[in-house]
Amino acid sequence: MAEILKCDETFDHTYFSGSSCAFGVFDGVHCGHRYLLSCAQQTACESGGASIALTFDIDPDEVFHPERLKKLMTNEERIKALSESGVDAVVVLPFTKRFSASTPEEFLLNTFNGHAPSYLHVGFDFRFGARAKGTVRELSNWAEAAGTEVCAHDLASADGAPITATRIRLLLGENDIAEANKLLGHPYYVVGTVEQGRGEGKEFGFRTANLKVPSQLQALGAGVYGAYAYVNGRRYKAAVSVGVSPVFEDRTDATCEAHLLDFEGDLYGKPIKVEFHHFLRPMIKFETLDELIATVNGNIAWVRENM
Ligand SMILES: Cc1cc2nc3c(=O)[nH]c(=O)nc-3n(C[C@H](O)[C@H](O)[C@H](O)COP(=O)(O)O)c2cc1C
Ligand SMILES: Nc1ncnc2c1ncn2[C@@H]1O[C@H](COP(=O)(O)OP(=O)(O)OP(=O)(O)O)[C@@H](O)[C@H]1O
Repeated sequence: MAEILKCDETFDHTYFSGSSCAFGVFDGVHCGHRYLLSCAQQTACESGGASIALTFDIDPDEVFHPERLKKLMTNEERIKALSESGVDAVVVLPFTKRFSASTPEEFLLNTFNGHAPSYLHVGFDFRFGARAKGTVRELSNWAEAAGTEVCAHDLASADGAPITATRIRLLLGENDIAEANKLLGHPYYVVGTVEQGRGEGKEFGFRTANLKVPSQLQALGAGVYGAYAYVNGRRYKAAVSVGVSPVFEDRTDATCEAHLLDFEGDLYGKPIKVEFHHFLRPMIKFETLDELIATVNGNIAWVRENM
């Protein structure tokens, strides 16, 4: 696992000298991001410097577009995934208001502080600095004097289109978990603490662990999914409903209800990770409880047999 270094007052900027940096937010740490990170590893290997994932502590959209944010990961998960991607270090820039208001030139000056990397890898459409005014052109102007080689890459593609976090968010919103997982290169998941539900699931014959997913992480469209749930390091098959149950419309907050197969015990207050694999069906507004119970039992049986 790579070192995680915060680029604050205590950070030694000489760390950048001779390095190969891949620069971006990297929400999802998807296959396109992994391609860019592997390019940084490649030039680091050739030049003998360190390979670095250079990123921000928070997603800048949390500051600029909080209302439409549907992140693929929390910031902590994103930084951890970057640290496990094969690079030598993750350098985390604090995304303060002041920092974000700086011009592209100020941004580069403050970030590298006179110790520019040997290679800087970005996608050709990469933008940075105040109002995202900095492009590969500004980077290249700065890089010449700084002695950095800017490597602006074509975006890695799948099925004829670039792999981007935006594309993956759209797929998730349309319930296409299989395609989203393919582009992510890993299963989409959410992590949360189990909260008290209404306890009705027990009466219906299937207990459910209710997870509250913050709205900014609700990228997955409403529906029923085949999933794996991880509790205390153990994996369980799970049938999971995402979204508000239309039968119980007064409940507006439950965003993820997981029935773990063959699990006995109390989950309240425990952290669980739910990894989504198959879309089974949309949410249904059932006329009767019997219909709801029969359909959910059918979903549970499918998960038991097919996962
Ligand atoms: C696999 C699964 C599928 C579900 N599908 C639906 C559905 O289509 N429509 C609906 O209104 N509720 C659906 N539910 C929600 C149940 O109605 C809910 O789990 C039940 O009310 C128990 O809630 P409680 O745990 O808060 O007591 C589903 C739940 C699970 C676990
Ligand atoms: N498919 C890809 N192939 C190569 N590089 C990529 C790809 N997608 C993004 N990048 C680059 O990776 C870095 C991080 O990108 P960024 O976090 O903006 O990801 P993104 O997937 O394009 O997100 P969004 O869709 O939200 O804009 C940037 O330098 C970006 O240009």
